Amino acid sequence: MTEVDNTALSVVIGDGPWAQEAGELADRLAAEAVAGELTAGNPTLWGADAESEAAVRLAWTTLPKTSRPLLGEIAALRGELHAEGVDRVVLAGMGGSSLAPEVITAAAGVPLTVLDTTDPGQVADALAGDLSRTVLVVSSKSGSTVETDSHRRIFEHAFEAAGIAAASRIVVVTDPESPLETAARAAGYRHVFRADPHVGGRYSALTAFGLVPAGLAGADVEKLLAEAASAAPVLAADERDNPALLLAGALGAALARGAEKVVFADNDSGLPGFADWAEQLIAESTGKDGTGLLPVVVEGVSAPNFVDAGDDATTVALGSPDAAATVTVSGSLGASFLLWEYATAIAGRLLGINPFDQPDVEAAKVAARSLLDSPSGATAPTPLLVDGPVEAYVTGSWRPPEGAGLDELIGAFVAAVPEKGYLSLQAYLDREQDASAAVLRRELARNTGVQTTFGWGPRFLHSTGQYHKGGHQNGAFLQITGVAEEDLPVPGRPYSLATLQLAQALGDATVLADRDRPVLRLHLTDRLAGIARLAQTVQGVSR
Ligand SMILES: O=P(O)(O)OC[C@H]1O[C@H](O)[C@H](O)[C@@H](O)[C@@H]1O
Repeated sequence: MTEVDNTALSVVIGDGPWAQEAGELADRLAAEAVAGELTAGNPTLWGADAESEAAVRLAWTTLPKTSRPLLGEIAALRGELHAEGVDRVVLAGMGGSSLAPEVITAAAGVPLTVLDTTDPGQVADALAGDLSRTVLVVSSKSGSTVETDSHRRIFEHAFEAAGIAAASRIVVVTDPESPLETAARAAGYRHVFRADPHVGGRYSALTAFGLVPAGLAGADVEKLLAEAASAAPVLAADERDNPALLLAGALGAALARGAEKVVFADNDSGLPGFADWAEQLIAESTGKDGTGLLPVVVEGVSAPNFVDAGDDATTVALGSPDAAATVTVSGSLGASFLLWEYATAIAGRLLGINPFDQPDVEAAKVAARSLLDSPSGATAPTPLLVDGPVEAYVTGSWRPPEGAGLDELIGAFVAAVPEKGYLSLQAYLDREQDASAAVLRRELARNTGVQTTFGWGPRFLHSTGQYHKGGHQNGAFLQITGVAEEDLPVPGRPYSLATLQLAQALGDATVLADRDRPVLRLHLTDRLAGIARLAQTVQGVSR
């Protein structure tokens, strides 16, 4: 057993040759002074190709100190808003602009409504809250993300329609001089927080992107920075007992042995949703150039894919140890953010990739945009089959057997997953109202033994989307879309949310099919009945 423990953090890995290799890698990283060089901002650690990007992406190591001036600004704004009776916080932001505040507020037990969806019903539910008490935080590093821009337009319109001065209720977090900053200044929005442009989205938990929405919602963000500050010297140390070096060594050694999946299970960590944050960090940072680590987030340590993980997977328990876990990681939230950032960036060096770019994310955005620009392209073709509330469509070259019914279709699709590949379930639905769709992951994993990921679309496009297109090409992609009972127009844009949502699903399907991956789309003409039908069908699927 190799163990690194200090007051803030603990990383424990199991026994055996793999663990020995992980320890040797940690020793090598310490000898190469990688942690110290990273903390000092050395951009050459990932090779010449990554150097120019790394040069403007390393400011996150010092955030526990450099973010402190934000605390007063956030507290002052919260105080002003509360004095006006505004105490409900809605956050519009995708990927790195919402995953951290979601975890911070969940851990603190304070409410935050997160909009990282194009589902009209889910957005309508957020609009149905008490607008007279609502502030909308619009977070986007680039300032040009279509989902976030749509939410801003919809809320601005809704505030005005409710007789509320929209500008006084919109707070922006963005990089200096982004299109969003320009729009915010022009409209006179309440407050613009300029984020540190030398930190990438998925490393931005301790910047304004994490702190502003969480702090406005009432989380103790000063404590969060203090937790990170207490871990910072440990993580910067070029010593074998630096937990980030051991964790990076473990990930690197596992991948070298063919364990390309990292299966995460929460085990009383006290940090609900942390794995969803780590999922984006790891998938987008490493999933490129045909390699990488695929995070598989499961329901708990007794879930399928964790208890029965094969040699293509490393099991990570967050919180307490478990017999089925090969790695156990625990620590405070602030320290954990920094630990995983260090470990992922350093694992990137071991993998020989640039952990700061996301070269394949754009392709799906371009495909969705072109469908929106030529609406006829977004018209659904004739379904392959109709089974009650479920219609099936395929994109690309994969085809089920002629005349297959729904059960046979799903069975054939699962059979198309290559040996040691994975199945990716992607639900472009309402993650509140259609939450039961998530149960399909566990059932498919249990019945097939195939490593199975689950993501809400389009949220996952900003998380595991990079890996699916850029990482190991051994996935099969099962999309679930659904009829929208109500739709919402996007003010000032020629499309509605439902049109955008479908274009995102179809656009990503095209990009995956272009990479020769099997893609099946199941469209629910009645969402609840459709989910129930699928739940019943997957019971009979095996492999
Ligand atoms: O913050 P934004 O610029 O709106 O970007 C939101 C997300 O967009 C893209 O999908 C990137 O791949 C993510 O890393 C990023 O977090």
